[in-house]
Amino acid sequence: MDQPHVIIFPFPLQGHVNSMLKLAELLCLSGIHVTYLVSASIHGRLLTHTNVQPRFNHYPGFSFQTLPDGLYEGSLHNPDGIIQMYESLKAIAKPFLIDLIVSDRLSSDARRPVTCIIADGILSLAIEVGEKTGIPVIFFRTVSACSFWAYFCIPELIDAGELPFNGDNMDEGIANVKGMEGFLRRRDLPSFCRVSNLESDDFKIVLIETRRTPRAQALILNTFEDLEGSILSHIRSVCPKLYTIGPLHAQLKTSLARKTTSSSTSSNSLWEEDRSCIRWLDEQPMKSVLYVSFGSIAVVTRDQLLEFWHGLVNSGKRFLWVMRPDSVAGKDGEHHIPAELEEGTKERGYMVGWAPQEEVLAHPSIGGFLTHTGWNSTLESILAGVPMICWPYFADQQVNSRFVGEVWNLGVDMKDTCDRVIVEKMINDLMEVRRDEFKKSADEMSKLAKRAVSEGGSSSCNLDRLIEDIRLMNGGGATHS
Ligand SMILES: O=c1ccn([C@@H]2O[C@H](COP(=O)(O)OP(=O)(O)O[C@H]3O[C@H](CO)[C@@H](O)[C@H](O)[C@H]3O)[C@@H](O)[C@H]2O)c(=O)[nH]1
Ligand SMILES: C[C@H]1CC[C@@H]2C(C(=O)O)=CO[C@@H](O)[C@@H]21
Repeated sequence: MDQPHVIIFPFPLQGHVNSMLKLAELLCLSGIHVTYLVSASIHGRLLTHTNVQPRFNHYPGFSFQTLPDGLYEGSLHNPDGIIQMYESLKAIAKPFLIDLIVSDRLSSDARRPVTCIIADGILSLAIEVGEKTGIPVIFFRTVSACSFWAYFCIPELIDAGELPFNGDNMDEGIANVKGMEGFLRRRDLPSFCRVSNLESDDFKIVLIETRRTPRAQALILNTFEDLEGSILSHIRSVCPKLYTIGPLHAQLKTSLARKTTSSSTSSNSLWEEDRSCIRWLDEQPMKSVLYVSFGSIAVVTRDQLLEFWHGLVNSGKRFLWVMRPDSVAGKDGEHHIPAELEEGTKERGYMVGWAPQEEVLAHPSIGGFLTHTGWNSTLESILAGVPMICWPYFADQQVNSRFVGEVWNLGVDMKDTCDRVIVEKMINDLMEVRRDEFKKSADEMSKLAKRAVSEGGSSSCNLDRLIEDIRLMNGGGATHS
């Protein structure tokens, strides 16, 4: 009964739900009570496609809480979708969350009233909920430190006249993101910066949400000091209470191994995982397969699909490709697939609608990852020591891919191109020509990631510190208004 009680509130998207549910499980492992707030549709998909139910049954202090109906359910890869999502969150989630806390519906004989809110760092509405209810708010921004910092510096870019820019010279250097001088170009800024009008709503939303971060009591990032230390020191100048606790998927594995006998995986997939690809991988030679996945939001045009497909087949390498059912724009099933692509895929390829990605990346047959550099995918690749070909789609991904290619030397960045000849060349560079060079840096970074989450490592100590600080929060007592 004396355990703290935390509400965890992710932005309703796979990449956010995934890492925040991992944090929820880590807090549960230390005895903290957790209410995890999601839409009914995400809750339903988790129940259908994962083992969350039996997994969380081990933690009597855990419960899901669903939001009322009416949240925007459409796609989020366009400005309109993002704007609609924010409007619906403000209209529905904010009053619901205030009422949930003020009415004290979540407490029981076994659970205290809410003592802390851990909200997605892109949901600053939680600050207002905290102000109304007196409950302290911690932000968890689920993107990289480098992309967070690039977002945060947007006002400085505007003041210095570096934003807005027209699309003519995308290789022009950017001078006003501290710590990234010398390698950051226009094309590497978060995709929201590619606007000619600074009044555009999606640009303003991410800018405002990011600049509100210091209003939270603390900030959690899913990263580790050895990976992003130099950028983290800049972030600490505006958010001094910063917990770097990643890679979270590795942290959770380590904690589960230490504290339980469970060996089950912690899948948080919103799609059905097709495990047949693991059997296919079992039959392939070591490090011979390129894994291809663009995460949960990215959509490719039919032309882009064909460029990737030709590049993959022409490279002569084996590939495992995740093609979500909704990932090709305007797909109507009637388009003709060239015979050479069908043939090349039959010989050396395998396609699934959704894969058990963490397990795929850890498979000995995987030698490279063609990725959109969503932050979870990037961290999963880093932990597994798998070099990357980056094809960033939107948001933070443009910054992540620059760091993968230019700062960490973990692969190549092919942003803003989609041409079969380039795809083929990048694959050959990654899997053959520069393979040893990339493998060496990938192995080194993987070791550092594992060290960060092991006992005494920076992320492990920071997680302990976060848990201690949550224990010191007694809630504020609701200011019933
Ligand atoms: O077949 C698949 C494909 C993906 N995944 C998982 O899905 C997650 C995808 O997350 P991420 O790589 O971060 O990509 P998005 O789903 O695109 O994530 C969104 O959220 C991230 C975190 O905020 C941002 O970094 C991204 O830019 C944003 O698009 C990862 O954990 C993958 O392991 C699977 O399990 N199976
Ligand atoms: C839909 C996008 C708005 C911003 C979010 C984000 C972030 O910066 O936190 C990254 O990509 C998307 O998941 C979100």
